[in-house]
Amino acid sequence: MSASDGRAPSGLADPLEAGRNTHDPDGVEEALALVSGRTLRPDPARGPERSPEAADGGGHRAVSWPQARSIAARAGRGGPVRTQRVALDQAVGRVLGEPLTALCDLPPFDTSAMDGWAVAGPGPWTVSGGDSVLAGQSAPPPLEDGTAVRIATGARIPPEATAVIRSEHARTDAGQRLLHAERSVSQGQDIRSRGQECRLGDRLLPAACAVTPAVLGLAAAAGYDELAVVRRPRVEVLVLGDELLTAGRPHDGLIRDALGPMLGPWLGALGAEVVAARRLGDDAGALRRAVTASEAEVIITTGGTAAGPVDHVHPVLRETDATLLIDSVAVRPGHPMLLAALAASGGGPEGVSPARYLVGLPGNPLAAVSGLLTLAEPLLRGLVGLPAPAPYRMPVRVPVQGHPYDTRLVPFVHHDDGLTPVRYSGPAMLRGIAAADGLAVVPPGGARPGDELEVLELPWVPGAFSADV
Ligand SMILES: Nc1nc2c(c(=O)[nH]1)N[C@H]1C(S)=C(S)[C@@H](COP(=O)(O)OP(=O)(O)OC[C@H]3O[C@@H](n4cnc5c(N)ncnc54)[C@H](O)[C@@H]3O)O[C@H]1N2
Ligand code: MOO
Repeated sequence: MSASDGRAPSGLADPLEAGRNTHDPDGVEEALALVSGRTLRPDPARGPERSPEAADGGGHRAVSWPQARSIAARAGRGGPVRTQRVALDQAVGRVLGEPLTALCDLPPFDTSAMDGWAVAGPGPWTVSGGDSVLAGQSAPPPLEDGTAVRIATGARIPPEATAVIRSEHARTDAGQRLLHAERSVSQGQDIRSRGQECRLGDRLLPAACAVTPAVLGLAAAAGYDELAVVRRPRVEVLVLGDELLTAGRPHDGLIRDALGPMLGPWLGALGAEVVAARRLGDDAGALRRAVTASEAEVIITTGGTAAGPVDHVHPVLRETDATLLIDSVAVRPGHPMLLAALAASGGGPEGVSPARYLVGLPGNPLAAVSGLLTLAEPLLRGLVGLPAPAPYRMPVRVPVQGHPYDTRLVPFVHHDDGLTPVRYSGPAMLRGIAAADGLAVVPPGGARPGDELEVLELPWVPGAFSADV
């Protein structure tokens, strides 16, 4: 989606032509606010400084944003990839669990590439009195030297035919008895020979490719009724927070749950099977029971990651003997995000106990999106055996303020000459991301116009689920 061309005085896009700016509508100051008293503008020549939180040993164990992504991806790749067979019409969007191997030659027989005449030997040719050779018919009789027969595109080439002449390149004489070519005819012209595209047993695609509509078409052409695809990781979403409403307008200090409606389809687009989405309130016991009883391979929690009076995620992970693989990430927004390996449950559908993980997303909605793309996306990608996509970068059109120590993820829209950050992208806002094309990865210290930034596509942007995603 592209935003309007209206530009805010700050140089940030104003995608939805919202009301005038009040204090910090873009949330930049808020996103950077937790930088204990240091300057927000380090000397770029010195490169990123170390976070005072990381340096002082004060309980912060933040890993860098690239490290967090690779730890999450490694965790996902840790176990075996499990496959299942599904009918072709159920396979789109899944990931190939085995290489796609041709079950037949393609084309399966010598085929006419054009409507016209099949001819044998040099012309002119005597026109055969028999019927035309049509697509879908079984083997036609051999063609005698010096004769021609009408043929349709896709029909089997009669044995002994040496070429096909397009109807517009030949004429018959008045009695319709003799066929003359109006151009020179070369041996084999307009004949698609058997096996030209592939031979039985050829590897058409490797495993771990996304099944796109084109892959479905290829698989059907090559003889498949079903495909072996990777099982989707089962994911359970637990939405925490007593303040959340599931319907109606906010009132009396209560707000709508913005994450429940967003996460199910988003996780689906990332390849997960969302088996349950539940709201638990701020109840440590309910969270502990839900985590212990869940049979999902991945639990996603929202909220409760910080150290407030009702933030129960850390205590419950401690009580349930989980191992924290990541306990906060040097990224804004979303730094309190976490990834834990859970103790094994009773077993998966085949009686095997797959590894189980919990991704703790911060409650602020854009911080939750940041956690989704930083931790859940590489974890899920690893679980289905997809390699990391090659990072791609685009120039930014305007200066983007950086955090002095942490990476920033900034929603942007594409313009012909580069990326423009959108407004209303504070940690608690979804207005910016809802109008955005993706998130730009802004390194510590920020970016100047023309700097190339890594781009995180949103999974519903056309092209984001290509074969190497
Ligand atoms: N003293 C400090 N306080 C906070 C810090 C900090 O470093 N020191 N970090 C802030 C940051 S940054 C974030 S992010 C949040 C993370 O907090 P939690 O993960 O514990 O999230 P909650 O406190 O439960 O909620 C935060 C915020 O988000 C709203 N929320 C929660 N769930 C939803 C939902 N499903 N839909 C819409 N909005 C939701 C919630 O009402 C709060 O406003 O901590 C900061 N505090
Ligand atoms: O700002 Mo918090 O950065 O993670 O929402």
